[in-house]
Amino acid sequence: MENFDAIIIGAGQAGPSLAAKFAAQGHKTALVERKWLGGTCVNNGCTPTKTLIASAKAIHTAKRGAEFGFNVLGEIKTDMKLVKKRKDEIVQRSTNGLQNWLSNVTNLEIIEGHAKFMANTIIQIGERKISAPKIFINVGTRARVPQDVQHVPHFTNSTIMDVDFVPKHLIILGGSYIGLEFAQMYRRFGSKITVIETNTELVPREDGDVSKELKNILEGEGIEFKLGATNLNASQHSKGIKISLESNNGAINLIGSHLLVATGRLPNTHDLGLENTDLILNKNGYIAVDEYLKTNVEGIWALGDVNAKGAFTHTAYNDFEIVADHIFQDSKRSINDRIPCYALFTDPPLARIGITEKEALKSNNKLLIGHRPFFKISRAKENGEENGFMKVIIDADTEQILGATILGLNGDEIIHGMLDIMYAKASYRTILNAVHIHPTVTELIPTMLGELKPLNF
Ligand SMILES: Cc1cc2nc3c(=O)[nH]c(=O)nc-3n(C[C@H](O)[C@H](O)[C@H](O)COP(=O)(O)OP(=O)(O)OC[C@H]3O[C@@H](n4cnc5c(N)ncnc54)[C@H](O)[C@@H]3O)c2cc1C
Ligand SMILES: NC(=O)c1ccc[n+]([C@@H]2O[C@H](COP(=O)([O-])OP(=O)(O)OC[C@H]3O[C@@H](n4cnc5c(N)ncnc54)[C@H](O)[C@@H]3O)[C@@H](O)[C@H]2O)c1
Repeated sequence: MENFDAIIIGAGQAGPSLAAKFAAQGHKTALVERKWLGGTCVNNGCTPTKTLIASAKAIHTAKRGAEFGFNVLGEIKTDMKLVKKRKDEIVQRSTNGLQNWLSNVTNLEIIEGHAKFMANTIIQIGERKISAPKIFINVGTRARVPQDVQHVPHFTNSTIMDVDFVPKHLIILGGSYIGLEFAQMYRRFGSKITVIETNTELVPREDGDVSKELKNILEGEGIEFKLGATNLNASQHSKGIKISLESNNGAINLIGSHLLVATGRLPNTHDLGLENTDLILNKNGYIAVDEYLKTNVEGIWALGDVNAKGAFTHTAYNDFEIVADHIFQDSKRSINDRIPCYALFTDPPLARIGITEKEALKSNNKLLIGHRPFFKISRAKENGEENGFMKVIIDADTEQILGATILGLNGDEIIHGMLDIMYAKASYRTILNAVHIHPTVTELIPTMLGELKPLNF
């Protein structure tokens, strides 16, 4: 048995920074990773998808040349091998950077292999057994593949990263964050796309007006949707995959060349040896934690997607900050201080902070709402990007912003102004009275805030 001061399992978005922090404080630290440094985000999540989306956007803009006053000589054709090469290089840069950084940290050992608990304080990696009084679980999630399609060839967010051709007709199961980013990207690369979603609306967690506007935008690019899908049946076909289903439009048979499954995630707790510990899981297999990310077992913490307190890179990294502050600075920072924020990186992006309108309507407080479509924003008109809208929900008594949505040009960046005001717990009037730069999308946020209407009174 080898003894360490701290063991971190998983080198995703929280693990490496936490490991480096422990090591920097002079603690003998082990960081165990079974596959790739950087985890999902760097290898088959955020970094590669946003890189592919950038290629897709460039191709799309080139195809709009005539609109902006230029001609492209010859056909605009995706070279998927080059698209993939660019993606691989950018991913490689990140993983190399991580490798260089971590391998030079004193007191830190990176152990390659699959970690399994043998007891609350003992971890096995192959033949090696290591122990520590402090163990941090950062093992993330993997794609959930429904039983209906397990028997037919399919891609997940991981395996689609190896694709270096443009599928003729890509059927995508799941019309939410992962499904829609891939749908638009592959449509722009040149695939025919059909998205199948069991819910009657896309991105079902969002407000109905958001789902509808996104559907309109994506249909405008030629993406087809089969919503309210039930009785799904999948089989192999000489031309690829055959899928039959019932949907809002009745019984449907589809034949696609390829299938991508984007129907949610499962926590990587199934093969972690948790049966040898006293750890409590919630009903979906995620590790139960308190507001400081402590599990029910003294000396074990769970960070990142595996604790179900967030499902994003920024929430995983914030978990690291909370735990590190707690252990090394005795701070009272907790996840209760965190305001929900995320973006869906379609074009235009959907940016969301705080609560949605449908969540707000459950409140008994007096609420105000502001709304502005992008076709009434000069910068959007000038850029030829008039799709979408922004809206904001405000508590009428405290004047604080409770939530906001921007589905439109640069929304993923612009929304942070409102997010920071929420963290400051300041009145929306701070933004209302501020002078912003013209011509920007941001300058219309005060205009929207000047036209608030009662939402529920
Ligand atoms: C397609 C896609 C796009 C995304 N885009 C975005 C985005 O744009 N923005 C955003 O904020 N989030 C995005 N996400 C979500 C983001 O990737 C995750 O929230 C984030 O990676 C979670 O980090 P984590 O540290 O919890 O886990 P992970 O990054 O999944 O890391 C977990 C690590 O643990 C390792 N591991 C697991 N089990 C063991 C074991 N037993 N032993 C040793 N090692 C183990 C894994 O190999 C992995 O490296 C996206 C996700 C996907 C799938
Ligand atoms: N931009 C980002 O930050 C970003 C991008 C992609 C993913 N992510 C992360 O990844 C997580 C998972 O994303 P996701 O889109 O896979 O999951 P999700 O849980 O958001 O959506 C899954 C969708 O699949 C549908 N579905 C479930 N079973 C189905 C079936 N059998 N047939 C058809 N549809 C079915 C659901 O109704 C749902 O709409 C997100 O919660 C997010 O945290 C983040």
